[in-house]
Amino acid sequence: MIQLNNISKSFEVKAVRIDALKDISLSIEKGEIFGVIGASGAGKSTLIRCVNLLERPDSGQVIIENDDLMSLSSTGLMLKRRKIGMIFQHFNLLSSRTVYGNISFPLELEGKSKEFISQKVLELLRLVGLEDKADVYPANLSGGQKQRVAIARALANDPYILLCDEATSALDPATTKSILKLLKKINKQLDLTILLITHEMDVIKSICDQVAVLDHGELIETGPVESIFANPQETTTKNFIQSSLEVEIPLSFQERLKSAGNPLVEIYLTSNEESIPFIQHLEQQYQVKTNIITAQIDYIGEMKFGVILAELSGEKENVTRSLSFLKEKHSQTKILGYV
Ligand SMILES: Nc1ncnc2c1ncn2[C@@H]1O[C@H](COP(=O)(O)OP(=O)(O)OP(=O)(O)O)[C@@H](O)[C@H]1O
Repeated sequence: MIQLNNISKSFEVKAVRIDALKDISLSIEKGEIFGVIGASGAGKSTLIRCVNLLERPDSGQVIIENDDLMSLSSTGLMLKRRKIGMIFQHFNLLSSRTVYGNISFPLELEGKSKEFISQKVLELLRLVGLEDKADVYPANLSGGQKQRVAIARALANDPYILLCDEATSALDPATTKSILKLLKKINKQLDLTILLITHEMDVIKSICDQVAVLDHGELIETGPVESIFANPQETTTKNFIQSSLEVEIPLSFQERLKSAGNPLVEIYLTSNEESIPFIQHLEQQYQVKTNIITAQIDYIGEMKFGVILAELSGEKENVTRSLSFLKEKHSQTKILGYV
């Protein structure tokens, strides 16, 4: 339903050309939550802004519900844009209007009747859980509440798609969770397609069906979230996955770290391969004992991934062989120090 074909976009700043997007092609199906992840400057904002032509690609096609947006007249594009909702990191609410006034605004622009507007706004307020805030001004709302208003406003014209530009980046972790939960609810309840951009793998992990990884304007990897987590191909993708898993060396171990001794290893498990059985393998094959210090294991659907921090002990030569085995099986195994 959304098709980006060979999109390229560059900017010129003081005679220096920046290729923000290089030949990007993406296909997003109806009802999907599609996440685009990338580091700062990767081209995420430019990409999402190309979907509603807030930014006009230099070349390529943006096809939404069978219309090629670049070939629409300005009236055609205006009508199409009404069906593309968008929310932003900093909410972009109208401070001089109440919650009701913000949500009703796009409907007023469309010339809807007062009765229609009042019924629709009430329905949207219920959907986002703000029935009691209709008369409040944005200045008196929390960040999470402001984003709920922005979501309700973006849904006022029953869009085909909701674009989310770092929608949770300005929110604390608990509020982020509640907004992501709301987006998932809306996606299910309205069968609404959502395209979001983020720099946080946790966002992708929590609600996305599909993910695309952008790096320096290039699309380096894309696919169902489970498959990408199970089998990431690119280093950038692996780093994003690792960043969503955090284990810290406990203080007592940090104080004991030295330059030789039993290695303290960090083992990333990012695939469906056996995970815990490696402990048994190290014991049986190399007579090396694995003392798990700390671990974080997570799931996407049935797929397990995580990180284990463990101390390996045994004959020096055997420990070295067991480390080679671990590195071969789990390429991102790292020695953090010795205890
Ligand atoms: N209007 C503009 N004029 C000049 N350069 C721009 C413009 N918009 C984006 N760029 C450049 O294009 C590249 C991609 O920027 P973009 O904002 O799309 O990245 P991003 O992944 O969204 O980054 P961030 O997470 O920091 O917002 C960057 O090098 C940026 O400096």
